[in-house]
Amino acid sequence: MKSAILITYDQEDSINEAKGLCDAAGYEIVHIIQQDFLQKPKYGISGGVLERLEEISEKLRPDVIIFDEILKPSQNYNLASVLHREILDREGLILEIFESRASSAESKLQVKLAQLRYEMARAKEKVRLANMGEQPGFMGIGKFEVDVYYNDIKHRMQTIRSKLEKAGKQRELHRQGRKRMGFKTISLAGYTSAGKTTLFNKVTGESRAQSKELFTTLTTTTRRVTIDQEPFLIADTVGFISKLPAYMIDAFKSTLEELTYTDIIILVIDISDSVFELKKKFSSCMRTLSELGVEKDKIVYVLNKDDLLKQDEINRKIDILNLSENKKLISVSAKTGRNVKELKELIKNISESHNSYKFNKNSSEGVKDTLGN
Ligand SMILES: Nc1nc2c(ncn2[C@@H]2O[C@H](COP(=O)(O)OP(=O)(O)OP(=O)(O)O)[C@@H](O)[C@H]2O)c(=O)[nH]1
Ligand SMILES: [Mg+2]
Repeated sequence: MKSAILITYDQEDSINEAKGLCDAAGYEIVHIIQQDFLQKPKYGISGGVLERLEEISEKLRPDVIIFDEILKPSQNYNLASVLHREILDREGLILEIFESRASSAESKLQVKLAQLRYEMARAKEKVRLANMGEQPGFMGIGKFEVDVYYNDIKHRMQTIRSKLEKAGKQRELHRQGRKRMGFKTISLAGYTSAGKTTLFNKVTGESRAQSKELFTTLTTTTRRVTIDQEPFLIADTVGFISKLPAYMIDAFKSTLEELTYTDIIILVIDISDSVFELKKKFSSCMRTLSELGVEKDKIVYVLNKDDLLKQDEINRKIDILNLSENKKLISVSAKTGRNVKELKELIKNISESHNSYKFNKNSSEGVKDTLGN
């Protein structure tokens, strides 16, 4: 196992999440430095903290230093030149996890695209620095090589994009096929580790990998499930995380795109999280869904892991999330199966109300709806 010094925020949830990410990427943390603020211009941290870090790093000799914030390429370079270690920022870390998890051809392409974008941002900075003549041979490359490198990245990204486009078209065909067959579709969405796969397994009788580690699922799986004789297709998706840069969401778009076409979205929320985490993750999920263009009234809020809490605590958290008036809300335990049957009934009812809703609408509006999407 590779070793790491972790620099993160001075808040319990940030520490836990950062630890989870390090764990998922296979790093053993040998020391943690906590700071209120990690966005100082030159190094992200202050000069004093850098000195301390230098000492600790000399002593512990970790393989990498993990910086739980997004670093500018110049900050990364500055840190690396003082510390003489590889510096991995939050984006780089998430990319490593994605790379190790990607199993399908499509998710591998998506990860590759995200990695190239990450490199691209850095290449731009290299070009800028080389042009300014400020740092000739920045990171060992001259201006000409930087241009070649930059164009090469661009070219590789184009190739991957066109492959992903093909995969997207394939998905589109599948989607149309399902529609023709009259299947309603359900997608599970939510923050990483909320329990989407566990719930998916419970509902479908599958045994897909579920674990404490973050980002267990990277590829969307779809299964057929019959609820009260009506066939549905249910899809498990990649988890969300906060501070995931837009381009990463973009790279996974064709997977997440399923969410915009789906009839019902089950937003899985880990209700056992602390209030602070709960609020942060919930707003991060809602933001991502809205960025993807998901209609709010398609969302069913599923409060998972209710086996870990008492009812009044659950009610309190429902209030905090402003969901007490929401009728599309249910608390379940994917682990014990509590309320899973009721969840299925809720889905069935919602689906039926959608049917009657469509039936009641006149046809011209129906056409407008399809074009609008
Ligand atoms: N106590 C309890 N634990 C649960 C429940 N549902 C899931 N878990 C646990 O939560 C962890 C994460 O579950 P997953 O199903 O892998 O989560 P996920 O949302 O699919 O995560 P990613 O694929 O990483 O996005 C696992 O350790 C599960 O055993 C539940 O209802 N109760
Ligand atoms: Mg999963």
